[in-house]
Amino acid sequence: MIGNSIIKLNGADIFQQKHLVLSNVNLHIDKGDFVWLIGQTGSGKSSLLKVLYGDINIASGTGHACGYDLDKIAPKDIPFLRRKLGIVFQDFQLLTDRSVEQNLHFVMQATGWKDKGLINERTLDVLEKVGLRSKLKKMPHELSGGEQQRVVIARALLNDPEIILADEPTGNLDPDTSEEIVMLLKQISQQSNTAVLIATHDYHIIRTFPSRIIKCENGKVLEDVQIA
Ligand SMILES: Nc1ncnc2c1ncn2[C@@H]1O[C@H](COP(=O)(O)OP(=O)(O)OP(=O)(O)O)[C@@H](O)[C@H]1O
Repeated sequence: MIGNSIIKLNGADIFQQKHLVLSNVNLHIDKGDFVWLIGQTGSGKSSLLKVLYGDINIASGTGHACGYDLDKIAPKDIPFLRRKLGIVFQDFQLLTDRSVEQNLHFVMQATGWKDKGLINERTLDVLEKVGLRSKLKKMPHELSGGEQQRVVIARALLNDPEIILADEPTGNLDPDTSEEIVMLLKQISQQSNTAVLIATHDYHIIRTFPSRIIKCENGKVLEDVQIA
């Protein structure tokens, strides 16, 4: 990380296969920033997020995320980059045959946590942050959609990420629950100084939580746009 900078792209070209999706992308996100990412279907929001979590490479230009060089990152380093990112998607992607606790432990074991006491402590800690400490032993199907999304956020917090990347995190939720989820992400950004980048089509929620907006449009990323 350079100073407060968590994400920095300079002149980055982003391809999906042979198709240039976004060109000459310049983007910076600092510690604790709360940023909306908008743009029509197919404009490149998910592609941009994929670059940030090392799923696709940038073809030219430079990029840094959480101290890693995105233009030169070695495949063996990608799991380490991902530990510094909390990833939250629209479809909750919890393991449906495991309890809340087991879902969290699964990720911790996969990311190198060994000490049982610390694992249990951290599990309760992140569930407390999302208001679900009492749901430790529940199975995903015993939770509402909003609660499942909170578990996903808890899971994203396990390794104390520098930034949370959320792709349509409220896409499957009703308006009130959507507001609760965004409120939670906002609190996390304020209390833990974790940056948050949320891709959404939901302008209502953006108006409810006004913040910086970046937009994918016509193959470019526009920084600091306004919505009507
Ligand atoms: N795996 C892929 N292979 C080839 N092209 C792809 C692939 N994934 C996406 N694309 C193309 O890249 C462009 C950008 O897609 P992307 O998913 O980034 O858009 P988006 O803004 O996230 O859309 P949405 O809001 O619908 O999720 C689209 O033209 C899409 O068809």
